[in-house]
Amino acid sequence: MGIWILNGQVVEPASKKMVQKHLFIENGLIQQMTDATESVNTEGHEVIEAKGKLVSAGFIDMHVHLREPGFEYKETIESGSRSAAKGGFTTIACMPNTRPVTGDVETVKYVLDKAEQEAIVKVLPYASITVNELGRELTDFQALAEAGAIGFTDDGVGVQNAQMMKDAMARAKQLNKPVIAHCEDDSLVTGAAVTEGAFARKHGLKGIPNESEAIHVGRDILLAEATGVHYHVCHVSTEQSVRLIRQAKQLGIHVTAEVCPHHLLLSDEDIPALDGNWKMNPPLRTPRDVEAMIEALEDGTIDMIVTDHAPHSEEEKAKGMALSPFGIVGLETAFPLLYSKFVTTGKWTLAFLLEKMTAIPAQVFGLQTGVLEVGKAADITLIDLETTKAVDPSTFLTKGRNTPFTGWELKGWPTLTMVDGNIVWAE
Ligand SMILES: NC(=O)N[C@@H](CC(=O)O)C(=O)O
Ligand SMILES: [Zn+2]
Repeated sequence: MGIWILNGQVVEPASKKMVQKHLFIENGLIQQMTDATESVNTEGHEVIEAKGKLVSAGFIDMHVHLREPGFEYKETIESGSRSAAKGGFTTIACMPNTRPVTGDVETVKYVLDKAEQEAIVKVLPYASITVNELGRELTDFQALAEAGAIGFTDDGVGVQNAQMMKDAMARAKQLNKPVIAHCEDDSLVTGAAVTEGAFARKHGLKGIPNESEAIHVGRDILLAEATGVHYHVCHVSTEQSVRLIRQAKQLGIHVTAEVCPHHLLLSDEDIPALDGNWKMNPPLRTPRDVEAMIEALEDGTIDMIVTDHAPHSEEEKAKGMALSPFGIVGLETAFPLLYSKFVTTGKWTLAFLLEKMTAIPAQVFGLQTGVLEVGKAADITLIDLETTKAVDPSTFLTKGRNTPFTGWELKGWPTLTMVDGNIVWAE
């Protein structure tokens, strides 16, 4: 038995126009896409009526913290994957800052086994660059790649030593794997929780300077040029980083970059109080940086959108701005936020937003998904573009409740998610 998705709105890749289509799915693949004016024989198949809904390739998020093993009270592979499905994501890449750190073959295999048994979306693990993310000794890249790691990152911390980063890039290049960098120079970060800017001044707080991110971006671009590796910059947040990435791309250096919804939508001036739900790393920057993020995404300097979904417990986040851990959840609000704030306002086309969350991440990381095309895996998301609903953390499937977007009235809520032709989540 196959599945017919009837009368959905599909954005055509070539024309970028919305067209009404019927999709037929069988054996995990998209078998047919026909114009909705044509009549189709659905006999013997399951039918999903998608009239008025957007039918998109499932979203891809290349920066997610699933917390397992070790921090199951914050999130598990199972709960994180359910949160992803509810947010319309069908593929997520998970960060290695677990306990133990995902930096040995056994832990990579553990993550993959757990994902196989319990995840309802596709989970792609990254492995750490250094043992325990301590920056002292490289991990065994070849063994980790053979075990299934899709790239290398010490996300959560920057690799402080330039020679260590250069060696990592040289090894990754040999294996044809990317290095994904959390850019942060510890000598410029002094225990601060917010950016240097208006909020820090108002509260008499030390700030995290923009250079602490950009100095690593600059260093790593030079190292990527020297080694030829694919270098991907995590959660870009500063005007200076954008400037460096733009120049590197012009020079033909193999650099790609990602930005998070919160860095496109919020600045330090929006932070209402010393509240842990507004604390993440990198921090919310100045309005000028936010403008630079939007412009960089628009001109292609930044390639894709990721959530940096970083769940923490309510107890941890209740410790406030100074003492709570960095991070906010993101999987269940990403699309509605960006659709409501950039597409319904006419600033972006729907096609533009979708490609930053589907086709481009797939292309950059060589994934066989991210497009609605006959013959491709049926990783599909249906979205209601009309109904307005407020962000309500009590309805989240993630274990995290740590979001600054509570109460935001948004449109663009996913209603059904399919992975390899199986309905994994529906409203
Ligand atoms: N982004 C965050 O604020 N926190 C992340 C780490 C990271 O992505 O740097 C986390 O693991 O909690
Ligand atoms: Zn990070």
